Amino acid sequence: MTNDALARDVKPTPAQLNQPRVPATTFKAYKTMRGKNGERGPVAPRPLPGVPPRPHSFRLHDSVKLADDSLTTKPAPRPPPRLPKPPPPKRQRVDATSDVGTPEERRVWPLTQHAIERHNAAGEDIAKAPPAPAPTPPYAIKQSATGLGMYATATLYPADIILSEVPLLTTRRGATPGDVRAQLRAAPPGNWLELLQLCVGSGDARPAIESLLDTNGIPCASEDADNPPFGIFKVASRINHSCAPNAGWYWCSVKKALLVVAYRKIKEGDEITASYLSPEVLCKPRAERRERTLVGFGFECACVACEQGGARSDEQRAIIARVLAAGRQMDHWVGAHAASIRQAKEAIEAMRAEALVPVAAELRLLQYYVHAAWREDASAEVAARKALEALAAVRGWHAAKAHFVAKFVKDVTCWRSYGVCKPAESGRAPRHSKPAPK
Ligand SMILES: C[S@@+](CC[C@H](N)C(=O)[O-])C[C@H]1O[C@@H](n2cnc3c(N)ncnc32)[C@H](O)[C@@H]1O
Repeated sequence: MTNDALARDVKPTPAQLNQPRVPATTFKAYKTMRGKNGERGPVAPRPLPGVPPRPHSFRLHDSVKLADDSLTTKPAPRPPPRLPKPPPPKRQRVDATSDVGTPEERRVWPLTQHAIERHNAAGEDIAKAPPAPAPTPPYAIKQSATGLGMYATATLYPADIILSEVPLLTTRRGATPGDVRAQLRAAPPGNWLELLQLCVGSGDARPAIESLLDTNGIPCASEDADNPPFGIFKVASRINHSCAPNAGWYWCSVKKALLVVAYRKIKEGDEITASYLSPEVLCKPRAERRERTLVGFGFECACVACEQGGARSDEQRAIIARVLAAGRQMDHWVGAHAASIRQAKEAIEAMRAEALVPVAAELRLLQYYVHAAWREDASAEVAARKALEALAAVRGWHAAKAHFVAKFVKDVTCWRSYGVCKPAESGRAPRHSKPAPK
C-alpha cells in the first residue's frame, strides 16, 4: 500500500473530530506568545534588522489580545446563574364538550363550535373579552344590485365581529345643516372627502347634506333613546338593507365604535346585509315594510326576502308578530301553559323559515318565561341558553353576558322571584321538572 493510500485509509477517530479546531491565525499568534523557553505571556516580536523596537506598539491578533487581557486583568464578574425558564403557560384546549372561564362563567357562556375553534387557534380568552374583529377585513365593498354593498371575503359565523368602526361624523336628527357644517369644519379634512362619496337618496328634494345624513345615518347609542345620536360611517354606511338580514350593528359604548356582527353563517361571496327597520316592523307584511323603507329612507325595498317572499312569507311573519304581542301580556302568556308553549314553538319555526334572527332572542325568552313559571326547570334552562346565544349573535357575546338573560341561565328559578305570575296558585298543580329535549 502506498503512503497516499494509507493516508486515505486513516480516518480521524470520533474524538478527533470533536476536538475544537484552532483557527490558523490564532495559532500563529499563540506561538508568538510563548517565549523561547516555553514561558507564558506576551512576547514582543523579534525586532527586524534596522527597525527600532517599539515596545508598546506591537499588535497581536485581536483574539490574542483578548486572551492576553484575560490573563493580566481582573477576571470579569461571573454572570448570575441562569434560572431555569418558567414553562410557558399552558393554553387551555377546549372541545365541544368543555367550556372556558370559571365555572360561574361557564354557566352563562355556552360556546358555539366556531367560537371554540377560534379560541383554540388564537389562544384568546373569549370568556373575558369581546372578540376583536379579524386582522384582515373579512369583507369587500363592491357593486351590488342597489348601488355599492358589502360582501364577505371569508366564511363568517354567528356572533363574528365583521367590522369595528368609528363614525366620520355624529349628529342628531333635527340638527340644522349649519350645525352639521360646523361639526364638519371641526372634523379632520379627510372626513369631508369620505362623506361626499357616500350615497344620497335619489329624487330627494331636500338639501344634499340632510339627504346624506338620513340615507347613511346609523344610531350610535347603546340604549333605545328618543333621539339617539347617529353616525355616518365610511364603510358601515355602505351596508344595504335586507328584511332577512344576515348581519347587524350595535354601538359599543366601551369602544366608542360601531360593531358590525354576523347574525348567522355567511358564506364567502355573499352580500352582508343589515336591517334599517326594527324587529317589530320586520314582522309586518312585505307591502308595509316597503312603505316603511320608502317613507323612512327614500327607497322601496328590493331585498331578496321582499323579491322572493310572497303570501307564505307574510303569513310566517304574522305568526311571529302575534306571539310577540301575546307575550307582552305576561300574565296571560305564562298562565296559558300548553297554548303558549305551542305558539312559541310555531313562532320559532316561522322565525327559522324566514331567517329572522333579530326576533330569535325575544321568542326564546317567551318560551323561557312559560317553562320557568311552570317549574319546568330543565326546559327553562334550554330556552334561556338559546335566548342568550341568539342575543350574542345580535349584540355580541360581551353584551349578551351583561344582559339580564344571563341571570336566567345562571339560575333558571330567579325569574319566579319577580312575582309576576304564580300559576301554581291559580288552581293548577306545578309540574315537575322533566328532562330537557336534547
Ligand atoms: C346606506 S346606503 C347603502 C349603500 C349604498 N348602496 C351605496 O351605494 O352607498 C342606503 C341606500 O342604498 C340603497 N339600498 C339599500 N338597501 C336597499 C334595498 N334593500 N333595496 C333598495 N335599495 C337599497 C338605497 O338607495 C339607499 O338609499
